[in-house]
Amino acid sequence: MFKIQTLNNISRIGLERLPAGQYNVASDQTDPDALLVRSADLHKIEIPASVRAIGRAGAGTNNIPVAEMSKRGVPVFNAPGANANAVKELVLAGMLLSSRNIPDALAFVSTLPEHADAHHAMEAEKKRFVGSELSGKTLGVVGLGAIGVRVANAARALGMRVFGFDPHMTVDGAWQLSADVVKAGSLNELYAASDFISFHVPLNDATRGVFKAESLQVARRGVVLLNFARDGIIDAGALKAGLDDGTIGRYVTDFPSKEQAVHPRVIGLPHLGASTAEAEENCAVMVVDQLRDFLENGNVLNSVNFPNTRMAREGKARLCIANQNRPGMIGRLSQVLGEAGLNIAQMHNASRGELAYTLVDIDSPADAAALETIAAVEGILALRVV
Ligand SMILES: NC(=O)c1ccc[n+]([C@@H]2O[C@H](COP(=O)([O-])OP(=O)(O)OC[C@H]3O[C@@H](n4cnc5c(N)ncnc54)[C@H](O)[C@@H]3O)[C@@H](O)[C@H]2O)c1
Ligand SMILES: O=C(O)CC[C@@H](O)C(=O)O
Repeated sequence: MFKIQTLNNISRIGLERLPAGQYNVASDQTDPDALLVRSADLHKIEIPASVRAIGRAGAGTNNIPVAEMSKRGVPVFNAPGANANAVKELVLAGMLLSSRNIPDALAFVSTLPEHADAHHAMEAEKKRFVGSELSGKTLGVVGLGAIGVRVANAARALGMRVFGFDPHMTVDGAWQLSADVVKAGSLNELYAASDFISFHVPLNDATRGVFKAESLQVARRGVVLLNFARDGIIDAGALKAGLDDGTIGRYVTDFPSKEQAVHPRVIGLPHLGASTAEAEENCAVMVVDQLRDFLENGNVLNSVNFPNTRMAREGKARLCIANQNRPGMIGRLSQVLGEAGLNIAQMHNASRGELAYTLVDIDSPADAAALETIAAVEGILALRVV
């Protein structure tokens, strides 16, 4: 029986893919085999030594200590693209909320009961909320992954001119991107050209403060910034300065700080990008399926720290070995298996950065002593038999 601990609400449709006879799923568990999370901050808790895998029902993994998990030989899975459409739709809503002054107009409408002649008040005051159209405006998209590509293509369909910047874009992403999207040579080129700038990058050391004080010098006056990626992508000091002096016309964000939440130029939402029934289900189904295949077969798909590794089952048992990626590991493993009298039916090894992962199907079950000897090989981070 595998024990899965859920640290957030995970879509029931996803959880139903874990058979009750084989999986015990609960928010409270002792010695769980795996954790299932959405935005729970795992940097703030001690992750039990029993944990063999972590599943993130979403895209961003900055709430998970991925580097520490790699050292423990624990894969972290996510659900790439599974909530991208939901975020794209909210970004489009964000552009419209800002361009048509919708929050201010809604606030005014809520005061109508105070007016003797509501119809007259409406017609008299509507000039305060005159907006502008998206068609013909320029959008800059920073990060052309699952969300950025969709946002760029949707903006093109609305008649916008689109600049994109992503030095690490994948070939698949490039295939999906509208050919009309202009490749910006630098962030500053994109900032200088854009009426709207939408950020779709993961939060890491390279992207923290990707819009900063110097960016204000090149940005168009009145630019609308949309941040549905993470708090921290836009430097807080630069943002405040830009909002206060009007360089930034609006800041539409899924991550408002307390100060930003009450700023008249900020449109804040409570991290709603992926909060649709469809996205929650897509993410849960994808990550649960990946977690199950790892726990039951050792296969790896869509991990952010392990290489994709898949092998059809053969033999009597499978060893799943995470090890440091250094010369001689496979040779040493084969030697130890041979000395333990274990014949290899088939084997697959893949590496990613400093970590390597090996699946070994063996023709006879391994006893406890043999497993102990294998686990003791220098450089082995984790060993499981499935
Ligand atoms: N608001 C929400 O609810 C919500 C939902 C999903 C994702 N997100 C956030 O959005 C981020 C992006 O999601 P995604 O699904 O598009 O991820 P993704 O991995 O498909 O795309 C990220 C893109 O950013 C690019 N990138 C990385 N560093 C860059 C840099 N320095 N400059 C320019 N581009 C860079 C990558 O090459 C990649 O193409 C996630 O990491 C997450 O933080 C938020
Ligand atoms: O789970 C959520 O609601 C948010 C997920 C989102 O931030 C992500 O990175 O996928």
